[in-house]
Amino acid sequence: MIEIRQLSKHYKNGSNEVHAVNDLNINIKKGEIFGVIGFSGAGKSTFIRLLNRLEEPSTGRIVLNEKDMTTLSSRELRKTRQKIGMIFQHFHLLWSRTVFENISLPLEIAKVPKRERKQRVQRLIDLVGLSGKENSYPSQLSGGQKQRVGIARALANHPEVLLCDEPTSALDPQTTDDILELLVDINKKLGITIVLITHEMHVIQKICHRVAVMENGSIIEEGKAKDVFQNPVKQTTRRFVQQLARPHESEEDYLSEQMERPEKGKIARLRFFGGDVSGTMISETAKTFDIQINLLKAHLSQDESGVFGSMMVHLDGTDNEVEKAIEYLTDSGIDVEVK
Ligand SMILES: Nc1ncnc2c1ncn2[C@@H]1O[C@H](COP(=O)(O)OP(=O)(O)OP(=O)(O)O)[C@@H](O)[C@H]1O
Repeated sequence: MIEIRQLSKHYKNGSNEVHAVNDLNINIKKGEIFGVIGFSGAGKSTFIRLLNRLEEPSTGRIVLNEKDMTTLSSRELRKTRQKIGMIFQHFHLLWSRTVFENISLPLEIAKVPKRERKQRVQRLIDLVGLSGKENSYPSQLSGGQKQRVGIARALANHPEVLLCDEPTSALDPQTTDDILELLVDINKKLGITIVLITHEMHVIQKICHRVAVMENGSIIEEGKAKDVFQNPVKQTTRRFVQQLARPHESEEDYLSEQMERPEKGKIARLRFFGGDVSGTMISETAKTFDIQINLLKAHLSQDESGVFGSMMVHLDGTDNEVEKAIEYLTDSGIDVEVK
């Protein structure tokens, strides 16, 4: 569907050359949700803007459905771009136009007749769950509703690919989940290929089939999202995987600081990164060794790729048994941090 070959973008910064994107080779399959994750400055924005030639590549090729994007004339490019929708972190809506008029804009540009335009816009409004908001202005909408307008507008010309530039970074956690669910729904209903960039592992975990981790303009790790979670090889990838356990850790740290040191045993945080590790590992460990495991606080979630999150526990037993239990848990793929 999208073949990216030896794609590079270099910027001249005075006498310096910045390699924002460096020799990327990626195949994105039709109908998949492909995520690119990286920290700030990794080159994600440059990468996604290269895909629809909002940036001109320094070298390399992007082949979309057997059409080489890099050699299209400006007329052909305008036409091909109609098949590539894009949504943005800050929505990029026109403030003087209503919801209906914002979504209608790409259809006006594509010279779709008025009657058809009206029908298509109304269908899109229903699809993204904005019925009743047709005549509202962007300033009257919540962040999530604004992004829904952005999504409807991006879908107006029946694109084959939807590019998502940090689509949920300006949204609260609940709205983020709602928008991600909408993207999955659109992917399933319309069979549209989605390419998404983000710095949030949660977004990748929630919706992406495959993921590439980007650093210094290069892909450092790539694979099925599930596999990359379970066996992160590179340090940067591990840091992203740890993000999943982070939100509650300060609460857990506070709890462990407030507690009196136990007379026997150790307080530890156990982090779960998915895979074959299940919650029953805890009771198994307690049965295998002469210890008790007392749960102090847990923030775990489970999806199809396993258990994620962390729990604070008191491993109660002799030093020797506690050490053996920690080794056993670690060997089972659980990260153990003794407090
Ligand atoms: N127009 C430009 N001119 C010069 N350097 C640029 C330009 N655009 C990006 N860069 C540089 O390219 C590198 C990659 O930037 P890019 O914005 O693609 O990263 P990013 O992963 O999207 O980061 P962020 O999430 O902070 O936007 C950075 O070092 C950046 O300073």
